[in-house]
Amino acid sequence: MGLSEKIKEIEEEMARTQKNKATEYHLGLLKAKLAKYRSMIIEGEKKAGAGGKGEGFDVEKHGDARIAMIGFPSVGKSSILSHLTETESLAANYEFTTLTCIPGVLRINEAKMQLLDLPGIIEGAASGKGRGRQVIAVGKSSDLILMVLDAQKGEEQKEKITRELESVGIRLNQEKPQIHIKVMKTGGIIFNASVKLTKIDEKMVKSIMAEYKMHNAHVSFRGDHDVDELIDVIEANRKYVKCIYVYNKIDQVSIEDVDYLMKEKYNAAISVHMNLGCDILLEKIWDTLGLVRVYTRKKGQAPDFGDPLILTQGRDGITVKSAIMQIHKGLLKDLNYAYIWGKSVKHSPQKCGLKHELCDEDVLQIIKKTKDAK
Ligand SMILES: Nc1nc2c(ncn2[C@@H]2O[C@H](COP(=O)(O)OP(=O)(O)OP(=O)(O)O)[C@@H](O)[C@H]2O)c(=O)[nH]1
Ligand SMILES: [K+]
Ligand SMILES: [Mg+2]
Repeated sequence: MGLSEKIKEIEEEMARTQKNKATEYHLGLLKAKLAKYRSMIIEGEKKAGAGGKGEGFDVEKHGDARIAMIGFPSVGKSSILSHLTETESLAANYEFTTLTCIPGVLRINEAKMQLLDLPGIIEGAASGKGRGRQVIAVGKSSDLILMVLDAQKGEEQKEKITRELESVGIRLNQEKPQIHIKVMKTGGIIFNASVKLTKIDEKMVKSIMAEYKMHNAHVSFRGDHDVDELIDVIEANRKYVKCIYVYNKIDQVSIEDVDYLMKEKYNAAISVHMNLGCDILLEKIWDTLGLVRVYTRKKGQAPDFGDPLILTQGRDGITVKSAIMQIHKGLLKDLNYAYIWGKSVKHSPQKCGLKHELCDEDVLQIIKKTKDAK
């Protein structure tokens, strides 16, 4: 039996199995098996080179962030690109008008982002239908996915595309689970949790670990996570990507429907044809990406408000260090302290060190160790 048949068999068994206390452990194990087979398929393809050149569309990353538009055919992705950027992408009322990846430059505040128009995807995209795999690979490489949906069929489309993305390890708007696994040589599974767990217990954790043939490890939960999240951490190849659900063509639905759609934090409701909701969409993109503008100034001069540094969230947040790294790595060793004006400080200006966290629109002045002769 091939991997895809095995996957199908497990999916069918899961669908047949009623969810209750008695079947909980069995279902958990089925989930782990499913995840293992899916990873084997992805790995196999990588090795066979099936992904190879097909990974993405050979469009280089540019700008301060990469945003990919993913959706069914004819939901209006190309129309959005042409509307929001200076790039024109052909839009037409037949499916699969767009056959490749078309980049445009989206300007929000002073940032330049790369907005990617992509071919439409359909159910089965993840397992190779159409250009699905390539499209999904671009999604994986992005800082933000705009899942473009037809407002009239939004929920159905959203569910299908989410499932496709999930099946290849993309997690939308989720935080990485706070589960730590340290593999040991001996000692069995040592389990601890710093919070009360309501969705999983020690027995389940141990059986999932056994399914993965991990018999000696420290497993610690620092959040109330479930089986799926444990599997995600074990698989260790998940990609956590932000997503905004863009419901286009709201000119074709009722105002009540639009109001309802707009309630969700990650939703945007727009009509390209009637130029509705696009400003709100741009605001949401900005907020979701969490970019920070930092204006630099030189001693005795006004800050340069035209050309800020655009900083993206790194592991340690956005700090004076990240700002200096972006100007010039070499400056790090010369830094005495930085003067900061803005929301991140109590008094402006304030002397700050490298670890100080910056806010959007702060002003920064670098004071070097030795006095500049100039
Ligand atoms: N009513 C309405 N139609 C729209 C809107 N935006 C786009 N369309 C129409 O929807 C059709 C498909 O638009 P495209 O931009 O080609 O859609 P796409 O998602 O790029 O399609 P593919 O490239 O084939 O996947 C075109 O006929 C557009 O004119 C809108 O806001 N309202
Ligand atoms: K189209
Ligand atoms: Mg298109």
